[in-house]
Amino acid sequence: MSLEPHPARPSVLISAAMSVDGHIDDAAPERLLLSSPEDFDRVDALRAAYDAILVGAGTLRADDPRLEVRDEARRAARVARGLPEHPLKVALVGHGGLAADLRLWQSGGAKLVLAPDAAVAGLRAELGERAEVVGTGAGLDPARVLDALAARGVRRLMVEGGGAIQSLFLTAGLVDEIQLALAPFFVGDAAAPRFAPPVAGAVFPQDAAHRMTLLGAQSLGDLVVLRYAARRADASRVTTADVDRMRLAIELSRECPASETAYSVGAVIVAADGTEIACGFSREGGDDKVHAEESALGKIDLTDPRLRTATIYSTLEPCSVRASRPHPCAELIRAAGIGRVVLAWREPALFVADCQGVELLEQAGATVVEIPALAEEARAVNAHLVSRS
Ligand SMILES: Nc1nc(O)c(N)c(N[C@@H]2O[C@H](COP(=O)(O)O)[C@@H](O)[C@H]2O)n1
Repeated sequence: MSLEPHPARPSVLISAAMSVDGHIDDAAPERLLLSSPEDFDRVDALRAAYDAILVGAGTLRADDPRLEVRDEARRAARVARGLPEHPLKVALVGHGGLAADLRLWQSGGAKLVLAPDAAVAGLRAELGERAEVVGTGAGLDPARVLDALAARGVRRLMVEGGGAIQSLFLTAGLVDEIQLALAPFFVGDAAAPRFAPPVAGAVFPQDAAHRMTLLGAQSLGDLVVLRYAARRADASRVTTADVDRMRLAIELSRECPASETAYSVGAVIVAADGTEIACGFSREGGDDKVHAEESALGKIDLTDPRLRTATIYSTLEPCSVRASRPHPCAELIRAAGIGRVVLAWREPALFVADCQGVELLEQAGATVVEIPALAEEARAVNAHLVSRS
């Protein structure tokens, strides 16, 4: 079991052009040109500065892009910097059925297709040598996509579309910057695809209460290019939902069989969409050694892709050393891939002199958030022990 941090996820730029009525294409089969020649050149310069360019299957089929750096001097400059001529070309697809004559396959540079695990074998058979195919777990979790790219050395990712892919990364709070070219015309068709369309059950962290920061506005002929710092979901902030879930964990801690030698702790693991994955409490199920976090983690499928973006709520700081088990809870949490830990109460020096659970988790790359306002409630469940410390 390792506490190594995961390689840093790449920074993410969404680059798009839209009409003044918010469409990124029209409903006709041919590609609608929104950008001007000057703007296409700006995008080419951007491509040359990135390690990878990503599009979804819809864009691949509708626009049939090559995803190349077109300008020869820019390609030469990349090579002089020790980079491949073109950034890695990445397609995010839900299933197979990618035409063999797509221009992407005929163009230069390495290609990577990311798809749910269930589609990988079929895509490998379909694509052969045209592209490497890698699984992203049960679905298309954008955090796992970034982890897969980070593992291939990608530090800067440019997402070119389409709308569903824009929304996928934006609502996950994984976008650093948006560059949006505004084309001076209307599409005027409700059937035409729009920029970052709504996604059922997902919210954009860049809402009216959390406005993005304007980084610049550039006139390019009759277009204007807007640059915004997109708001990443702030994992270190305590939300109302965090408080509700910690209260649930405190309720669970009241279920613990009484003990004079161990704390009563409750834990809940929650997916990014708010779904509860598992919960547990100390000494659950007649095991007088099991910890709350350990019990909850023991109920999950460790291949569940939701774990990467899940939060574990524990009423007490996860333990850093154990006498009765080989792995402390801080280690089990990171081994499960959970990156956000919310706790109510730091462990006092009663059973161990200096619990290092928070430090261990942070060293391993997790975001640890405390809710001091609930510490007293979590502690009160253990009042019979704490009065001794
Ligand atoms: N986080 C947490 N949950 C529980 O349910 C607990 N009982 C504890 N206790 C702490 O875990 C460490 C020792 O574990 P062992 O008794 O050796 O298995 C120590 O830090 C206890 O205070 N923690």
